[in-house]
Amino acid sequence: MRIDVVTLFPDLVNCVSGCGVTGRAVERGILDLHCWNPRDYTEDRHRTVDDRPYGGGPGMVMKVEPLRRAIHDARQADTVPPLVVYMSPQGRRLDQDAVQRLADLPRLILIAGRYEGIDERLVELEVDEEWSIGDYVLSGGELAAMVVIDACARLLPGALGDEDSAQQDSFMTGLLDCPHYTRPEVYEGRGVPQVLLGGHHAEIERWRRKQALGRTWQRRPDLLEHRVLDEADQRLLDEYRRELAD
Ligand SMILES: Cc1cccc(C(=O)NCC2(NC(=O)c3cccc4nocc34)CCCC2)c1
Repeated sequence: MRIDVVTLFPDLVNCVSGCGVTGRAVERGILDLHCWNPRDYTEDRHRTVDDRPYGGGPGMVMKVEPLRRAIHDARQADTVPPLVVYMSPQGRRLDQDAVQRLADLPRLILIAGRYEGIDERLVELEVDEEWSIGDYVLSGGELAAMVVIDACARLLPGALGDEDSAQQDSFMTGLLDCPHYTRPEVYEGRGVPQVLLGGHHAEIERWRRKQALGRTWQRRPDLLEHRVLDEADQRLLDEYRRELAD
């Protein structure tokens, strides 16, 4: 998969290719990552990428032309046609299903805004979709782009070794994760649930599923709203709720 990022801070975005799953994906050639800086596409002495907003008001707006030229070069860098995504607070909320869809594409161009945002004509002329990572104020779209890069990279074939794929599987079920424990067995008087020490795999799987269902019901009931639990899961959740009541 190829991802091109249009950003004023390529050094920030390129950090993903330096470590972890994303770093390995780039190293293995599973993910091809390139950054394009609009500042390299300015023609004035001051390399101006922003200007004052029409209508007045605080802050600055990213100019169309430098962005447009950067996107043009990004598009031309590969023959594969890209989906152009503007990471934006006005975008649809990213979730695992959306990430899976993006990760299945051969190519993405991600645009990261700065200042108060980008000139709307750029969105009209170049952007296919707008996506948001959440409802809070950020200084730029780069961290959002890096979230997309990380979440997509994990889904690319060969990116995860067996040791990493467990977490993937748990969230792929649309549930929250179960609690995790490792040595020491007792820490400040707090032990580990006995079932995890017994080595009885079926019992351990049952306990983990029950915890995932129970925690999802308690903390994120919205994730269960559109979900019909099968009989086994319903029974586990009932058991979890009964144990809470005890
Ligand atoms: C709730 C709200 C309302 C109004 C503005 C902002 C805000 O944060 N504006 C600043 C910018 N925010 C983002 O880019 C951004 C922010 C959050 C999630 C995102 N997912 O993708 C990109 C995202 C836009 C231009 C420069 C950064 C946030």
